[in-house]
Amino acid sequence: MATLGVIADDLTGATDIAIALTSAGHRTAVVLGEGVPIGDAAADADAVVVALKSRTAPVGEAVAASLEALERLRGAGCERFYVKYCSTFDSTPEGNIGPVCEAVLEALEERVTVIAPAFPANGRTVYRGHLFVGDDPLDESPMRHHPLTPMTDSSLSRLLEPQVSRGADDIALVPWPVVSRGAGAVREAVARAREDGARFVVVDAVSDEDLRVLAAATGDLRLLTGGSALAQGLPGPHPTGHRETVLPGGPRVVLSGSASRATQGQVRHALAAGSGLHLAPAALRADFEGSVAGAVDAALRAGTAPFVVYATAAPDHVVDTGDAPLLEEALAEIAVRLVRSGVRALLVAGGETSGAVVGRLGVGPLAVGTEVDPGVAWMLGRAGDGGDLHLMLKSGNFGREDLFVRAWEGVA
Ligand SMILES: Nc1ncnc2c1ncn2[C@@H]1O[C@H](COP(=O)(O)OP(=O)(O)O)[C@@H](O)[C@H]1O
Ligand SMILES: O=C(O)[C@@H](O)C(=O)COP(=O)(O)O
Repeated sequence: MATLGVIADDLTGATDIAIALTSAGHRTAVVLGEGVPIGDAAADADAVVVALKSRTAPVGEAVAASLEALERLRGAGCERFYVKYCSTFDSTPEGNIGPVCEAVLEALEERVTVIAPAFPANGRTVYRGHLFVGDDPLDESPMRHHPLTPMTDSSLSRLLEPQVSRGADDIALVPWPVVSRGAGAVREAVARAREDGARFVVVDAVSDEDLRVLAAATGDLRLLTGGSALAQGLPGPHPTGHRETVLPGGPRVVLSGSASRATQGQVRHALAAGSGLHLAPAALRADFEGSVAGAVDAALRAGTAPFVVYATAAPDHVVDTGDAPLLEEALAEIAVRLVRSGVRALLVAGGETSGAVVGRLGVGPLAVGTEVDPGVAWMLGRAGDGGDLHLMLKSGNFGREDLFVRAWEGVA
């Protein structure tokens, strides 16, 4: 029976935290979508992650979906909860991180939680309440130009303030000098912040060790919130739940809808090692069926070098976000046809893109397999026909440059 329930605001975020929990010794199931019964997925899992597509939804919808997920997790027996958002705090002045955390906290009748997006292995650290991406403050990183959630400040308190109902009074900071003194000091600081009336306590973390301290200090909180790395400090009952992935033979297809800088490098690298096809919105509008059929045909004939179907041509490519649904629909349709043709492993790049592809594939709960880069692993689910389907769902900014080539090696 699962005891830990996670509400994740997108699909790649859900697999990211499932990897962390699995490494920490939790048998973890990822349940996909809103309203999908948790059912058997919880029976032999210690943790259940509900993957929503709520990051950029209207605030009311995101809150409603998160509360509905909370009720499902409580119904499945979960007693402790975790709201997983992006390690780059992807949100707008309206939300959705603040409103979702506040609604879940209130539904649980709890008085305080922590705000911990840091993911040091991927370069996301928090110091003096400011979020860094590698060497840059968040607002000087490529996230400044994100089409949907441009991050124009690095102060987590300032970002959160307009998102929570009581504003600045609701937010406190536990700075790194306190974290460096260990779990006791952090526990006391969080308790003090709570007595002073704050419900959301931003906690600095520049290393995995800081996050382990934070996890140890917050064992009495029923709700944690953050990126995935804090979850590495939550010990589960098993040494490790990872099931090593053995990929079937067949084409090595990458479906990339991600416009992120890391993905751009990975696409270029994979094109140099294999081949691929650019999916242009104009071509899809002119002949959707022909474009999709051509991509499927070329992918099936590509042999065992990676074949990349990609939406964005270059890092400085100007993206018209109005074309996103068309591209998502095309990539999802290509995925469905490939699986129907017998393809049993697919690598999908991009959070929104992964949500669209997996939604159309109708895949059931996902289990964590081999981790290939921090936060990126092969997942195992069941295709619509009942057969195994291996999926790697990659966050836009995760993974080294050779990921689209390396992902298939050593596990085939
Ligand atoms: N050339 C393009 N024109 C318009 N939209 C695009 C283009 N390339 C990608 N997109 C869209 O941008 C979005 C990227 O989001 P996502 O898949 O979450 O990637 P990431 O994880 O990198 O943010 C998707 O909806 C995708 O369809
Ligand atoms: O925490 C993270 O950075 C990831 O788990 C994540 O949520 C990334 O989102 P996308 O870049 O939109 O895939």
